[in-house]
Amino acid sequence: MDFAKTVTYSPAYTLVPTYECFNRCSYCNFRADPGKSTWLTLTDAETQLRSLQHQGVIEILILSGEVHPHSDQRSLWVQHIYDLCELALSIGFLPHTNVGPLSLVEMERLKTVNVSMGLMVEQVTPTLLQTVHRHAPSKLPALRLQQLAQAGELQIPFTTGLLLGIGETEAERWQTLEAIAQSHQRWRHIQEVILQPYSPGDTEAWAGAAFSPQQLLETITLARRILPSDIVLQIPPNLVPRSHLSACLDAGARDLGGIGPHDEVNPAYPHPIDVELASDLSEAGWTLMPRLPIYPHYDAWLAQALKDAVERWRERIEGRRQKAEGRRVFGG
Ligand SMILES: O=c1nc2n(C[C@H](O)[C@H](O)[C@H](O)CO)c3cc(O)ccc3cc-2c(=O)[nH]1
Ligand SMILES: C[C@H]1O[C@@H](n2cnc3c(N)ncnc32)[C@H](O)[C@@H]1O
Ligand code: MET
Ligand code: SF4
Repeated sequence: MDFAKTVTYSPAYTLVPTYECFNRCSYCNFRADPGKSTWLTLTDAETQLRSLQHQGVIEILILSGEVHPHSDQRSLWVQHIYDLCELALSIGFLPHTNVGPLSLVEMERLKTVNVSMGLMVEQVTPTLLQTVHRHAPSKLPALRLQQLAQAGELQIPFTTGLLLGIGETEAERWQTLEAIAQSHQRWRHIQEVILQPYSPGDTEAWAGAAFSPQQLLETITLARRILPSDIVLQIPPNLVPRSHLSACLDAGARDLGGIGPHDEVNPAYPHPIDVELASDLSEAGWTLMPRLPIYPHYDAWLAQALKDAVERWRERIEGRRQKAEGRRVFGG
């Protein structure tokens, strides 16, 4: 019998179509000014992706700076994201796109080349538009919530979350969690909620204090009380001190998100290597298991070609899981 508690992660690699962004979130260490960052070419993307084959990577996270909705570059940018997703699929990976707010037509189109998509609500607090989001029109709370509704209407398995420690109060965190819970109650499409502790980096304008691990624990407990039980809570293991990781799991987090060679958003915080993470966690009684970027109960929402690709990965991952089980049972 296996009584081990399990925590999941997604073996992932991040492609960045462009760092250029018309927003200037003052906590961001990722963005470049519009026109100052070249776009990732399909040739370079293909070279990167081919080198990842047979390395255990499953998910390709497409993470981008944002091109203004009225820019004459906008449709080129969306087409480029589409092409990158299609390329990743053709090489055998499963794309998950998080590139900021999308129009209904844009989102509907990207649904055909993604197994899931995501967008952080950040916080619903309107006063942040006078502080960290003063120059970030795409962080308007109503716009971000409308994106959750749109994804629900389109039946897209969705990842969202809160950025913690950007000037919100505890009551405002509660409001953000309530808003996500309400959207999920209507469409049942939120597969996971990321609780992302703000972590200072080297290039941002703001340089606030890191969100404390103690407050993160309290937020996990709060989130577990507010969110429906079918939503998985995700925490990034590179932004949580090792000493607090198992307490986060005890409080209700069950997923560690995409783990890859480089965290593009928080480059100052390298991801722990999965084998080291697994051994740390096993000391605390937790088994680390890989997962796909789409949770099984959403497979029915996919078009046939995507469903087939996911099915192939489910079989492979089940094989890996059984091998790991065998090693534990037989000590091999
Ligand atoms: O490595 C990272 N992965 C991030 N991911 C990846 C995420 O952990 C996985 O792509 C999902 O769990 C799907 O498997 C995000 C995905 C989203 O949909 C929204 C926000 C994020 C944020 C990050 C991030 O800051 N760093
Ligand atoms: C992709 C996601 O990364 C998060 N993000 C952006 N900057 C930071 C930072 N300094 N620390 C932690 N998370 C950050 C935001 O929540 C964004 O939506
Ligand atoms: N620009 C997008 C957003 O903020 C995704 C990347 S953030 C580094 O939602
Ligand atoms: S967090 Fe996203 S939207 Fe904000 S500046 Fe960075 S890339 Fe742009």
